[in-house]
Amino acid sequence: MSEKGRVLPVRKDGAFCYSIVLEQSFEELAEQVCALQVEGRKICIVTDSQVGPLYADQVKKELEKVCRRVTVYTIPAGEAHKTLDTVRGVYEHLILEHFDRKDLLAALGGGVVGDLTGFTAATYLRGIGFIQIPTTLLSQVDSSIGGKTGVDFDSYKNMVGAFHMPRLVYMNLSVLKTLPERQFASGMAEILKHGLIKNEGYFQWLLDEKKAVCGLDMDALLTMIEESCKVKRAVVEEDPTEQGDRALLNFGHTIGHAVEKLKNFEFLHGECVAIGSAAAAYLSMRRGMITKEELERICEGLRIYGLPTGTTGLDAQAVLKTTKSDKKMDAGSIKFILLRRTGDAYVDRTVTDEELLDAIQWILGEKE
Ligand SMILES: NC(=O)c1ccc[n+]([C@@H]2O[C@H](COP(=O)([O-])OP(=O)(O)OC[C@H]3O[C@@H](n4cnc5c(N)ncnc54)[C@H](O)[C@@H]3O)[C@@H](O)[C@H]2O)c1
Ligand SMILES: O=C(O)C(=O)C[C@@H](O)[C@H](O)[C@H](O)COP(=O)(O)O
Ligand SMILES: [Zn+2]
Repeated sequence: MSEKGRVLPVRKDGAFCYSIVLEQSFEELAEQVCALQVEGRKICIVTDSQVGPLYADQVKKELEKVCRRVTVYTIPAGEAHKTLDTVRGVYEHLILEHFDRKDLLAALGGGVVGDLTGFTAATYLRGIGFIQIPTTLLSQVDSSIGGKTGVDFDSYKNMVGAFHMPRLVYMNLSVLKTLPERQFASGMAEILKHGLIKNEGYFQWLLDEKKAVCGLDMDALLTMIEESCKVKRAVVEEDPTEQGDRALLNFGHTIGHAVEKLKNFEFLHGECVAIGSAAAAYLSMRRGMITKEELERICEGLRIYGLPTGTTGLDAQAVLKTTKSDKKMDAGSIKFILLRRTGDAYVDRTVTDEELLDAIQWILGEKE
């Protein structure tokens, strides 16, 4: 491990499952992969059309130090390609290259590549191993950890998927230097979510350190990414397959996923999570759990990081209908994540259609 790196072990059912490695280059990747005992195995790097040209060669060179053969399969970038059709292309490549059960996949990219590659690994030959090499802020703090894999189906978010744990999560923080600003902000939505659901002090730190974070100060980034990985790790260790409190990570997502679908993926995932977070905070205020001032502080926190807290051009009834078609229905009632207070979220099953509509109209600017 290099001087500046960090390793966070993740446990499942009490036993070591995989490591989350935070580094500032790809130089330690070969050593980390070697520890997985993959000598003699093939590995396919799945990447996208924007990340591949930037980082696939470096990663391939590292993996060639430890694997028998390294192939690269490139998918088109963007949420619109997180589909079964794209998975089919990866299967075809693996069959052509004679990948067997002990060979591996490596997801090099953001959450789209990570979710899709993880799902391919979960289903090819009934399941092979995969590693996550996340390159967006969002994928480093959220999607690469916890084994939720899947694809969208008819624009319904993550409708087809599986829980399949990675064997390693290796992130090189310096790749954030090439990440477009809007994508960086999208990742901040999930990071702010971590503060809102679990740690008020962390949320305040994010408000205070905005300049250092957005200036890509490496110490600030390392502190923030490590803290967020720890929040996510704690939740997924406790409840790996979302039988209970893992649903807290869905704060902002219930309405957020509906906006994402209805806007035809024109908005980024984090932008929709920000809008959904504002709606969930508004509902928490409406129920008297947080004050109006606290609601404003939360929305301001989202806005200073360049995130939206509302939108226009959608029909409130359509948002309500789509919200109820996300995966969060449970025996006819909706699982909705509310704030008891900032830094303390809970799963509520009593939110009514009237309350949902009220919050939706609020984010659509149809009421004060
Ligand atoms: N599995 C989970 O637990 C989980 C958690 C959160 C989000 N998600 C999913 O993740 C997806 C969103 O992921 P995302 O925000 O990473 O989007 P993304 O994967 O679409 O990546 C965003 C864009 O940035 C580009 N990019 C990536 N890294 C780059 C870099 N270092 N430099 C320059 N360009 C780079 C990509 O090519 C892409 O165009 C959504 O599908 C969401 O549903 C999953
Ligand atoms: O890891 C989780 O659990 C999450 O909910 C993290 C979310 O940020 C992520 O967007 C996840 O993919 C949403 O899950 P879904 O089951 O609602 O599709
Ligand atoms: Zn998310």
